[in-house]
Amino acid sequence: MRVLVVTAVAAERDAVVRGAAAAGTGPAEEAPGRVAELALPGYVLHRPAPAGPQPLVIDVLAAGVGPAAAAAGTATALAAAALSGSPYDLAVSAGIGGGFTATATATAAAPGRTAPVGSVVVSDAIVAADLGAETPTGFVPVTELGFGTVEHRPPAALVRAVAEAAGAQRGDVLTVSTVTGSAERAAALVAARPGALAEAMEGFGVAEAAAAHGVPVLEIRAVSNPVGPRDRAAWRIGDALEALAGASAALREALRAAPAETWSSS
Ligand SMILES: O=C(O)c1cccc(C(=O)CC[C@H]2O[C@@H](n3cnc4c(=O)[nH]cnc43)[C@H](O)[C@@H]2O)c1
Repeated sequence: MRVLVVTAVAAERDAVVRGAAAAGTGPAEEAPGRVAELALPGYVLHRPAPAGPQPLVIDVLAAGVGPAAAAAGTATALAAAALSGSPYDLAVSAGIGGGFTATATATAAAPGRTAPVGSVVVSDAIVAADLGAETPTGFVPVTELGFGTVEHRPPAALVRAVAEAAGAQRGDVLTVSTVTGSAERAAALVAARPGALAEAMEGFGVAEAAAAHGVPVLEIRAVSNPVGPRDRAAWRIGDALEALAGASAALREALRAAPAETWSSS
């Protein structure tokens, strides 16, 4: 199986590589730290040594911050792989993100479901939360304007397997182009999408590129900060990167235990 993991920045990529290389038993553990760097036009893929009897190749790409950068990098890697005759079986958007807190979810259908700093969320749905138009009566998503899509759904069986392996919650992960900076905006996002547990800036870009290539998609977010009023002192980026490495090890184990045939149609 061949998996493309797309992060925004190098620190996230390195955490994913560290986790993916450390999982399970096999050649990667016999040669820890062996990471190949593969050049693509405009990008570099990092590939920890494949391990196990049925090789699982995990390529990790730091494509930049925001949905457009994520889509460009993902599309480039997916196209290069397809043209080389070894297409990817799965694309994963992975990184740190904001977690919705009790304040934001107080008005939600399932109040109390929150994503604390240091926890991990695996996406039930990858949602473009601000793709649409402001109107006198409020925000209208592009789908209601007659365009495109605002949501991609990962295979449910894969979501369950990865969340269980990672000790993560399952929930909707919102993609925003502007980091939320107020309690009011956080509450509005959860009111519009009651299943939301986390927000970040790349998932929908990865998902759009994956959909164009007919490749299943997943998003994994390790929570570095609460979504809401800006408070840089509350960020725990180091803790979130450690959680991301742990989730990447779990991803690798889950994929070894559940090959694509078991989840690709779920
Ligand atoms: O300046 C701020 O107040 C601020 C607050 C949170 C995050 C940022 C970033 O610029 C990080 C962007 C980067 O990290 C992901 N990320 C992490 N936390 C969040 C968040 O709460 N909302 C959206 N994105 C977040 C994101 O995917 C980017 O890759 C600045």
